[in-house]
Amino acid sequence: MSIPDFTGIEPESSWTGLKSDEAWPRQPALSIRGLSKRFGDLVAVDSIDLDVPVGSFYGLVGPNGAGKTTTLSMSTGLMRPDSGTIRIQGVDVWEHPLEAKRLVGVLADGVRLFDRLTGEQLVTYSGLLSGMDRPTVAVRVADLLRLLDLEVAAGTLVVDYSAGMTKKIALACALVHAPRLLVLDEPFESVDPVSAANIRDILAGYVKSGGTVIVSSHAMDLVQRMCDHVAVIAAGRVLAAGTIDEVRAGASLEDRFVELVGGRHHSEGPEWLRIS
Ligand SMILES: Nc1ncnc2c1ncn2[C@@H]1O[C@H](COP(=O)(O)OP(=O)(O)OP(=O)(O)O)[C@@H](O)[C@H]1O
Repeated sequence: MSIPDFTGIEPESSWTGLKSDEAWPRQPALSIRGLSKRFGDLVAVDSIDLDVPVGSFYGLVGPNGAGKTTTLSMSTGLMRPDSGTIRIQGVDVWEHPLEAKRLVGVLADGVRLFDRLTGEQLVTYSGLLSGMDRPTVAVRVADLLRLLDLEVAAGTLVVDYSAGMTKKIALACALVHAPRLLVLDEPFESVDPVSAANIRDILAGYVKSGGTVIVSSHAMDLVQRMCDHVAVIAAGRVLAAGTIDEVRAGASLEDRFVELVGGRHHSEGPEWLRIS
């Protein structure tokens, strides 16, 4: 599939007025230091350090409740950390939130969309909010609806979308301003296999052009095939991080994950669940 212009990285930001070198010096796409978050007595994120290189396709994996969504929410300015710093291409997310948010496209898990708009209106609204002119937004919206197989549903209210369609329209909103960094929390959940393959192509083209993707997922084989880097998080801490080959150390990522995280029960289930 050919990747349209909206995924291309502009050499100069017309709306920040900064030349590329000034706007995006060679720093990690995302740099996290000492990041922590508590909910009451629960330490959800426990002093995490992580660097995501520019141009990487970075997987974030971990068991349920590991702290992935909390980490990504704090990293994209959606949730205030208790402590720690987060920089997107050198811009401190919590000191300069507007500047940082221009650099990032976010597909958040469980965040409500303006679902009384149609899909087309919602993506258009996202594009206009990021400061693009109407004709540019219109071209990008048409491209995204076509690429994500949402053309037929373009005029349907988002509240009437299926789970997978909602995921795809939220992804379109994250992509429309061609951000430098894409942070996608479980982007393939509920998405059909054909659409998932199309999305993977779009993301691969985006990374090839210099963009950076961070994706949280429970699908180990997908992360192993799709990503070039991975971090394994459990109980709010980073257990391993690096290139896929470094982290899996000769094993499959899934086996390495189980080894690092533990928790396999090796049980065939309770007696009362046996039918005969
Ligand atoms: N708003 C909140 N209030 C209280 N506890 C929370 C809140 N958000 C998350 N938690 C808790 O923080 C921990 C980390 O949750 P988080 O959603 O970050 O995990 P996760 O790795 O994304 O999990 P999953 O893979 O199941 O989506 C969990 O124990 C969760 O119950």
